[in-house]
Amino acid sequence: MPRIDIDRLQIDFPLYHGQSRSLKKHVGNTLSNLRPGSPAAHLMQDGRERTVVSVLREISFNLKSGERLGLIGRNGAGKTTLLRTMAGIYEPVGGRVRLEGSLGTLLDAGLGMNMELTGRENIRLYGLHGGLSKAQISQIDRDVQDFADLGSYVDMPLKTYSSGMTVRLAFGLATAMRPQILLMDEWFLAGDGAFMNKAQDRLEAMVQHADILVISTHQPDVMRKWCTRVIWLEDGRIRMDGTPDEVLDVYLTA
Ligand SMILES: Nc1ncnc2c1ncn2[C@@H]1O[C@H](COP(=O)(O)OP(=O)(O)OP(=O)(O)O)[C@@H](O)[C@H]1O
Repeated sequence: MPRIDIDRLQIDFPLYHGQSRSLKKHVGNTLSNLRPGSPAAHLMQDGRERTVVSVLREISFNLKSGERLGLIGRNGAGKTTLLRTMAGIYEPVGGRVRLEGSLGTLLDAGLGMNMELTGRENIRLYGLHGGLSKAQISQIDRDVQDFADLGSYVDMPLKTYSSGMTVRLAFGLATAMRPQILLMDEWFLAGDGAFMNKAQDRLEAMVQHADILVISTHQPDVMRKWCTRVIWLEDGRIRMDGTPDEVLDVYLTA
């Protein structure tokens, strides 16, 4: 059964090296003048004397099959960083992240795709990487081409694609694979009108199929429609964890 276990996760990003004394002094002075809660208040020194931005602290939760989690929080709260850490893009500085089950991500268009290869070659590569048979790859090839509507561009290198075309291909591929765990950043929901209408059905089918969904969004409607649970992140920590109604009622009036 797919599941996600996150235990006391901590993510820091190094900024300056310890040798840089004047920078350290500057940061120290700046820190002492900061109001609590402002983003740079999370600058700190790590054990190796580096200045780091502390982005996630003491994040712990478990997700089991059937749960659809929405992440909310103000800009810079740490939602994207949490999704990227779950996807294995960032290594935790502290704590543990464990995922069991096949993983699909809609985080960055182009992530995992080769810009030098054609759309068709990327589709094949994606299928091979996902361990699909030749017949399954042919099926995905047709399905993605149909959906992404790339026309003759399918045989052109990705580097010649517009950003909209790249999103369509990435979206088509990620939704074709039907993973057990789907991690999704909200900007995938922000396509042009025509694309969104087409994408909506496909996305909903996938969300219904994925055993576990984690989505970051600022749209309360999406949370109420798709999620069974919402975690509110504030300054890199969990402020509230509950049903969409419980959390959104407090969040939207805070
Ligand atoms: N590579 C990095 N180096 C330094 N700081 C970073 C890095 N990536 C993110 N941050 C900082 O971490 C904090 C959290 O960023 P993140 O993108 O996770 O927030 P978010 O909740 O997804 O915001 P938004 O709603 O604006 O997308 C921000 O203050 C951001 O500036």
